[in-house]
Amino acid sequence: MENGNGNGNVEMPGKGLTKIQTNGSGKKGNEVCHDDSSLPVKAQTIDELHSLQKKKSAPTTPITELYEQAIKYEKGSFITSNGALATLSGAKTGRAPRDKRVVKDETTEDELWWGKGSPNIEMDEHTFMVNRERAVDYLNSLEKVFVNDQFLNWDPQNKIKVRIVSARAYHSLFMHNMCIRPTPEELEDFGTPDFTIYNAGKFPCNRYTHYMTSSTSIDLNLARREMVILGTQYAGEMKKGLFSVMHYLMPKRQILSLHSGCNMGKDGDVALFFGLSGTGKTTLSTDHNRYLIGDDEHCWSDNGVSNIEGGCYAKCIDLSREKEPDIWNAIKFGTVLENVVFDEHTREVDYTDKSVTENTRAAYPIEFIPNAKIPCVGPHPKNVILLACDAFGVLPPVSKLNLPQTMYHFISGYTALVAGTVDGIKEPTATFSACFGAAFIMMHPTKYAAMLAEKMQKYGATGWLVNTGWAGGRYGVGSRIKLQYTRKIIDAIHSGTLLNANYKKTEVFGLEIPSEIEGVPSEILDPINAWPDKDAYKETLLKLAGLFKNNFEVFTNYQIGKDNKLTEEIVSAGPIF
Ligand SMILES: Nc1ncnc2c1ncn2[C@@H]1O[C@H](COP(=O)(O)OP(=O)(O)OP(=O)(O)O)[C@@H](O)[C@H]1O
Ligand SMILES: O=C([O-])CC(=O)C(=O)O
Ligand SMILES: [Ca+2]
Ligand SMILES: [Mn+2]
Repeated sequence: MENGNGNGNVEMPGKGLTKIQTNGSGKKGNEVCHDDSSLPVKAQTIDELHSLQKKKSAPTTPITELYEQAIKYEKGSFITSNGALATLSGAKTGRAPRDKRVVKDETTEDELWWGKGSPNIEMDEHTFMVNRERAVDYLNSLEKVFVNDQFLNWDPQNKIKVRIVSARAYHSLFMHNMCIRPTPEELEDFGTPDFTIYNAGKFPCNRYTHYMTSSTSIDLNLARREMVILGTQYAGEMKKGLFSVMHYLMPKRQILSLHSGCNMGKDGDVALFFGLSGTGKTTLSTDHNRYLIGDDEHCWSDNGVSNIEGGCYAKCIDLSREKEPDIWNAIKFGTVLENVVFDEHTREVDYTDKSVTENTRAAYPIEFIPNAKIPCVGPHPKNVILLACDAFGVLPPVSKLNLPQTMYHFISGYTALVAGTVDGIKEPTATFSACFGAAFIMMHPTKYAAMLAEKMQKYGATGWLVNTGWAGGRYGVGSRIKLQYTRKIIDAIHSGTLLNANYKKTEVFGLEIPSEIEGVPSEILDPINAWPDKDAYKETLLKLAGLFKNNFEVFTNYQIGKDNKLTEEIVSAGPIF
């Protein structure tokens, strides 16, 4: 087993090539170098000579080696003109939530959320072991496997040690970028990992195994603290698999885990950005005027916020230097570029090309963003921004929420999926995903919601709903709100000016909308203005309200927090019609 973190490559002097005597053996005529004007080399053999080329170093960042391995052995791996490693993730270009399995045992049966709406589809311990053996046997059959020993969570008191065993250099570089990279000293003392992933990549599970419904399986065993991946090479499964683990481990310590981006202003004001895939967490938390704490996964503890990861995973579709300069510049040597299309000669990437998938991605270490805050921790959040990409085009670009409304929208987790992050979804449709990440939570959504309400109340955070989706009619009729306008809206939230603006309440959803924001045309602030057909607007608004109501039905029977008062307030904070 060779370590992807770089302790591999043991030189074997004397093997392979014919020995050539060099200087020092004393025998004249056999020396490599006859020219007395230059100093002789110290090597005795050609192999030794070669071994001198590479200085011994602590096993940390073997990026060059991973590039070489990927390019040599993994079809579809190339260096693009910006220096990034372009890779293909194979048949899967998004996660496969239907193929996720969680071992149900005596403990998890009571602790986890099972059944309707839950992302946790059960499997038994025995079947887990069958799949584990299959993955391990496959990995052992390979000439080389990659091992990453890394950390999750920048909060020093709640750091988790993870080991990732994988078959591809691409996977090793991806996780190297996405997890927190240990220092050589930390790696030296790494010890036993708290959690291990065995990623067999393309090697499938056996479809005739109990609980399996396809040849892909992503299996989580909390008791063994292990995950097995079979039949998918989409690297996001590892990233989000570990996120699920954090959604189990952290709340047990009274720490809230969040599917959110996070940044901090020069004055130390922290904002969280919640939202489902493609709603703008990465794009909006990567802000040249603010410090980036993280783009996707965070913890909120009594000490403040901390990023779970050590890297970012940005969507690349239609990426432009002008609109997203920091992400553009982060795509350089060391970055993994997934499933992008590039010019065969110049190796220049065409970010508009969706030939392979719409879910093209770049994975880079967080320090590739110039104003990243390292270590990635910050004080308690001041603003909690809920992002929705409303394909119906009826939600206002921004509204101020009271606490019950914030909880209502957090539990609802609404968006209209636009791109194909989740396997098979290509056209936009309304999606409700509890806590803006139902695919990753392990316990009932109300558990996380109660923790969020408590923290927001305790630290006085303000909630906002920002629609980064359509205006002037639904998808196909209107168009997506300009990123430039959304950025101005977010600026006004950060600066505090929006908190004191004039507001009016909308019909049905009862959202407080401002009358003006600097840099944003006032007429777009109330979505009805953008619809030429007012009846169609009202009809669509009521349709969406109905979808919200249906979705929320399952939550009305659950108590959120310590008493029923909060639950009642939350339920009545939804649309009224
Ligand atoms: N008004 C807008 N606000 C935010 N993003 C926009 C807007 N208009 C277009 N976009 C595009 O939408 C995409 C938002 O994707 P982003 O990577 O930020 O998603 P995400 O919330 O981080 O999702 P994931 O959890 O899958 O990483 C980007 O490609 C961005 O350029
Ligand atoms: O998981 C992925 O592949 C991408 C992501 O961040 C999400 O879906 O939230
Ligand atoms: Ca993201
Ligand atoms: Mn995400």
